[in-house]
Amino acid sequence: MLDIQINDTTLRDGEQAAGVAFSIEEKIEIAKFLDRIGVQELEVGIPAMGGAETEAIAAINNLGLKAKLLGWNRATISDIQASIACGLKRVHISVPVSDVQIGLMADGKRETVLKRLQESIAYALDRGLYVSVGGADASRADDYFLLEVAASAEQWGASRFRFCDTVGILDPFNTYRKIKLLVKVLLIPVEMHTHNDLGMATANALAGVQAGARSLNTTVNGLGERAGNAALEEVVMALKQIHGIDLGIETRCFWELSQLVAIASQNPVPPWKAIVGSNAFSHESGIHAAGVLQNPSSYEPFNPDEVGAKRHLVAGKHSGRHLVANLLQQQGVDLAKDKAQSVLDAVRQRSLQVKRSLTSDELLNLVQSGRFAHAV
Ligand SMILES: CC(=O)SCCNC(=O)CCNC(=O)[C@H](O)C(C)(C)COP(=O)(O)OP(=O)(O)OC[C@H]1O[C@@H](n2cnc3c(N)ncnc32)[C@H](O)[C@@H]1OP(=O)(O)O
Ligand SMILES: O=C(O)CCC(=O)C(=O)O
Repeated sequence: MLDIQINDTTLRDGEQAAGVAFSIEEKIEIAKFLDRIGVQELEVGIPAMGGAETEAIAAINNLGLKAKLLGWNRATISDIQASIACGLKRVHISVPVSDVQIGLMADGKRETVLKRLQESIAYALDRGLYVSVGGADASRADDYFLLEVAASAEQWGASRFRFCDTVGILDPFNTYRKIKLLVKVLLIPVEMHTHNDLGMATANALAGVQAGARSLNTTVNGLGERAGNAALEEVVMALKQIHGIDLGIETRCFWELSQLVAIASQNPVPPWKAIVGSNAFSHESGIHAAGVLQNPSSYEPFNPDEVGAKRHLVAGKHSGRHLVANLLQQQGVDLAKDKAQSVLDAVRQRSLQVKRSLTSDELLNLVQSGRFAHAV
């Protein structure tokens, strides 16, 4: 098996989503859940924020979790001191690497970036910390400067380099090319941090793996800045389904985990969300449902059990006779063959009126009130 791991950042980049503020208890509960299902590393927050954030990080650090815990830092000594004060043994140090960000955060000087990075890595290493370095906005950086930062970080003692597609502008093809270059130059592992602004976060994370990246920064439900990050559940299931790579994470808990984060973040999961959306294993259309009734694999990529989800068959505007008959049969009603089309017409009409699929009670009432069927 390839040595690939997840470094989940729900508690850092996930919480940076506008409007999200986890309580200390919620942060602890999410950290425990991620640890319990076997996520190997957690980016638990930003110690430099102080207050409740440091309290939560210190509390998570005291839980004695199996997962490695990482704090996010700017390239400043005071940020690293804040991480140490939380008891963390691993620090992630971020530096801007694109000219647009260097202009805003480092006086427009690449030398300033390198100088701050060298000083903060040295400070952290002197205190016995594991150091990961992040190239913020790496996807828009000059390729040569990016390589210089990454190679310097390695030379100065960093143990991993994070490639950030900070504003989510890459596609899998150029991601692959950029990561291949980095992997060629570095001995330390490369981590992918991909944003979903163009809907490519998961695909780009996987392209990174193809090119040799060995760590993946994800968030539950894809929560995160703007359009979010690569979703933990998508990355893990895609690696498993497409590449046969099992990261040893208990995927049967994904649905429950997704609900936990949806509630804590007050960001409901869209029904169409891959893996954990309520429609991810729902079938209403006649042809699909008829297929699934005979063989679920006809219209499902894998069994919903694998991610702790349930299959739902519902009657609605697009349903057909096989599905409606099956749903009624489950309620003890045998649909007469010569009435099937009229029932279907009634289902469509009702579904159009209520603009959704029908509940099983609604379906039953419709049939019974219309005398389309007789009980078995
Ligand atoms: C791409 C990312 O996701 S990066 C992570 C972003 N996350 C967050 O911003 C959430 C947490 N942030 C915070 O709580 C606050 O912004 C703090 C505590 C970090 C800093 O707060 P403030 O001191 O009020 O500064 P503010 O947020 O307005 O500005 C950021 C400062 O950090 C500096 N900075 C930003 N990135 C870096 C870096 N990688 N290395 C060094 N300095 C940096 C900026 O230049 C600016 O410095 P200035 O005050 O000298 O102009
Ligand atoms: O870790 C870093 O360097 C920056 C991470 C980040 O959140 C981003 O670039 O989007």
